[in-house]
Amino acid sequence: MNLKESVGIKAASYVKNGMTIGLGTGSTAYYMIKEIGRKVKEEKLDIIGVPTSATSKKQAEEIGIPIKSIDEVEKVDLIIDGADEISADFQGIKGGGAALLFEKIVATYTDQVIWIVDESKMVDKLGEFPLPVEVVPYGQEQLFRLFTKKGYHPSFRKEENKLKVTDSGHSIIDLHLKQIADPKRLAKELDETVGVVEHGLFLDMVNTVIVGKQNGPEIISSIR
Ligand SMILES: O=C(CO)[C@H](O)[C@H](O)COP(=O)(O)O
Repeated sequence: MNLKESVGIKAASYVKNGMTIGLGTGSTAYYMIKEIGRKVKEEKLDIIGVPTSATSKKQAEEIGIPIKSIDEVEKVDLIIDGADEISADFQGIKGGGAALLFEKIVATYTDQVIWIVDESKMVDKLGEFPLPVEVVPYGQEQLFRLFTKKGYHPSFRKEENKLKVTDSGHSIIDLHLKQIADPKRLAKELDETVGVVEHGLFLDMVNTVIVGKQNGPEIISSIR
């Protein structure tokens, strides 16, 4: 079993009958959704899933997890999601799979947030992983120039040589920052930049991190 699979399966053990569960996106979340699907089928686990992307929605539907959209539920009890980097003080970069907007919206209306990662994602400071910024297509070249002037080394996310289009029809500009000295200051700056829809800094959000290690998953809980 690989590390992503082991944390995906471990995280699914937090899912209890009657819960509404945010279903994250990515290659690690894939294993969590798969395991929840198995439990729904074999153990008659009774839950509602709230997918954070078209990909997770499709997977959940195919394996028989009952789903609702974020607007159809009162709130979400627990979201289990992957992450691209987690710093020593448990701040995160997400959006490597381009689902950051829906992931952040669902996490915002969720009681408990679990991130599942393999140990390579645990870092001292954020920034080695390019920071995804979701932008409105109108004016995106201007934003690109602005980020270049600021020394943020932007690149447009591409897929098969075309600009990547997110589930909500936006583009992604990745900022190659190497190290983010002050994530809160940068988050505020991006929040205030016209044309930016959302960014991949997920700050003060996670409650539990499950880290995949060779000798088994390590659970870091009660983070906040
Ligand atoms: O934020 C995400 C998608 O937008 C993913 O959770 C993140 O990119 C981690 O993905 P993976 O588990 O495939 O490494």
